[in-house]
Amino acid sequence: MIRFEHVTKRYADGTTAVDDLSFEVAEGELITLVGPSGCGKTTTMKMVNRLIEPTSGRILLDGADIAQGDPVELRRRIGYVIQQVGLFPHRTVLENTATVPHLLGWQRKKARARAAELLELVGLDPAVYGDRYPDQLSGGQRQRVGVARALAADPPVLLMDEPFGAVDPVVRERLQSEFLRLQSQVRKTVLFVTHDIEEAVRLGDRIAVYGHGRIEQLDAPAAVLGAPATPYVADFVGADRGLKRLSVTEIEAGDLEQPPVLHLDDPLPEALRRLESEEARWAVVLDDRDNLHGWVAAEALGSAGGRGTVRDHARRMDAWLPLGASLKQAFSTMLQHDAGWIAVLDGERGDRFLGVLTPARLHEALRRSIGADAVGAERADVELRTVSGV
Ligand SMILES: Nc1ncnc2c1ncn2[C@@H]1O[C@H](COP(=O)(O)OP(=O)(O)OP(=O)(O)O)[C@@H](O)[C@H]1O
Repeated sequence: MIRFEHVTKRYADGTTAVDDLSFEVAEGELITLVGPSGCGKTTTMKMVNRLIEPTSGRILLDGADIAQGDPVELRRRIGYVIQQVGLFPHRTVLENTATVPHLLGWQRKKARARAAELLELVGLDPAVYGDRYPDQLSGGQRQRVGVARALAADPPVLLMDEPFGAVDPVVRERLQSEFLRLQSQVRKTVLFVTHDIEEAVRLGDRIAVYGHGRIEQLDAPAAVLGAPATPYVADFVGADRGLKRLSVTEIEAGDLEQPPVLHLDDPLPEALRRLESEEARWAVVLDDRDNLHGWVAAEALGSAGGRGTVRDHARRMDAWLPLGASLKQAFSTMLQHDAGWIAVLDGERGDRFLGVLTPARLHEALRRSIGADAVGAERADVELRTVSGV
C-alpha cells in the first residue's frame, strides 16, 4: 500500500533526517514508528503527504509514485492527525469534523450527517458535543475530534503524529483502546508516530524502531521485545522488555496444563479413585454442559466419608480467561484472585474448558515464545532447556 524505496531526506543545513529508508506498509496494517527525539519519525511521515519532499528515493502509494501526482489530490486520500489537533477555535465540533467533506464539495447536509456519524464512532455523542466549541472540550475529547475529522472523508491512509501525546496517562490508555476498537472496524493503513514504546507495542501490528535516520528493526511487537535485533534496540525497549512482552504474547493451547477433570454429578468414590490414580491434589470441576464450575480438593473429598457427589464439595472458580488473552492478563488475573492457577476457556466454542495456566506454565510460555522469535519457529516447536536437579 505504502512503499518507501531508498528514501533519504537531507535538510538545507546538512542534517540527514532520514537515511536510505526502504520498507512497506501493507493495506490495513498499522505500523508504529518509535524512537528518541530527532531520529526522523516525523520527517518520514510528512514525506508521505508531501509536507516534506525527499532528497532522493521515492514513495509509492498503491504502486504509484506520489511525486508524480498533485499533492492536494494526494492529501485527500490521507487523513492526518497531529498532537496539537489544530481544530478551528471558532467552529463547532460538528463543523470542524465536516471540514474535509466541505472542502471536497459535499452538500452541507450530507457533510454534517457524515460528521455526526464519525463523532459517534469516536465515542462523542453529536447531540451533546456537536454544537460545542473546541475550548469547551477536554484534551482527550479534542483528540477524538481530531481522529473523527481525519476519518471524515474515509481516506484509505491515516498518518498520526503523536496523536495522544498531550493527554494524561489514564486518558491516553482509554484513547488507545478506543482507537484499537475503531481501527478493527475501519482497517485503515496507518503510520503512527510515538515516543512511547508501550504505546508502540500496544497499537502496532508491527513496530519500526528508529535509530538516527534509520530503522533498526521492523517487526511484530512481541518479536521486537523478545529478540531485539541490535543492542541499540534492546536498550531502547528497556530492561523490562520481558515484562512488556507479557502484554503482547497470547495464551496458546500448548501452554496449558491438564489437571484431572471431574463433573458435578460424579459420585465421590469414583472421583476419589480418579484423583488417587493421577496422584492429584485437586481437580477442575465442570457442569453437565462441560462449562467451568470450579475446582475441588482431594482432601475435601477424602474426608467426606464416601457419600454424595462432587457437587457437595466443589468450589466456584472465577479466575478464568479465554484462549488468546495475553499472558499479562493471565498474570494479573492470578494476582487479582490470589489464585495458583487460572482456567482457560475456548471463547469461540461456547466457553469449553481447555486447561489451566499456572505461574510455571506462564513463565515457560514466555520463554518459549522468545525462543521461537529468536529462531523464527512456532512456539509449540521450541524445546526449553531447564536447569534440573535444583
Ligand atoms: N526544517 C528542518 N531543517 C533542518 N533540520 C531539520 C528540519 N526539520 C527537522 N530537522 C532535523 O531532522 C532530524 C529529524 O527530525 P524529525 O522531526 O523527523 O524527528 P522526530 O523523530 O520526529 O523527533 P520528535 O520525536 O522530537 O518529533 C532532527 O535532527 C531535526 O532537528
